[in-house]
Amino acid sequence: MRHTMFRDSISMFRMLHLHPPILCLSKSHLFKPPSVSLFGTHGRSSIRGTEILLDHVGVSSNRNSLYGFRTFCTGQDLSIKKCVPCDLKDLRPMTEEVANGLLQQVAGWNLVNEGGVLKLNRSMKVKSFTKGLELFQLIAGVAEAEAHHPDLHLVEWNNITIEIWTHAVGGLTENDFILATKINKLNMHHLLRRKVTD
Ligand SMILES: C[C@H](O)[C@H](O)[C@H]1CNC2=NC(N)=NC(=O)C2=N1
Repeated sequence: MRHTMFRDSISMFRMLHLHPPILCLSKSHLFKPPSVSLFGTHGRSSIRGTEILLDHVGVSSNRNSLYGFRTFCTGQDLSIKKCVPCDLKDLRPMTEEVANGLLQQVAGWNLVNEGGVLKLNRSMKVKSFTKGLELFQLIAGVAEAEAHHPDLHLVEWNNITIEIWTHAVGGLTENDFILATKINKLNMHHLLRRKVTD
């Protein structure tokens, strides 16, 4: 008898009546798929099904955390992701190595280690004090939409520093990179001081 072969992973998902995931899946999605249950009638997870999903989304293996995929995913466009709630029990801070990898995706941001707590920060000069407050308003819109909030500093009238980290875990999670990406996408050029060479 001829076996049906999956031409690619998309065909495989279709055969299994699954929607191929386009976003990084959170654990809750994995354990409660919307279209089909990968689990038995008693709610036990099918390792095979979970493996398929994990494999498809290209989940990083962070052996230090129980659910590494909650904390970060790689190879995905951060700007189309949403922050997950920070109070989840399985949320873990990422390692410095992973953070350095993700840093490539957020231009202008630096990685800092403050007393063992990894944070992201970005500094910029604004045209005036009030333009600085305008920028804060723009950032506040993104932060509220994501329910993830940066520390905002405006010092000496026109120096802004944005600091992001996940307080709940005492370090960085993918949420911080998602927020940084979305802040970078804000139209803020009219608020920023042109680069001057002193
Ligand atoms: C319940 C809610 O998700 C948390 O209190 C959020 C709010 N915003 C947050 N923002 C940041 N940057 N870190 C957090 O840990 C955090 N926690």
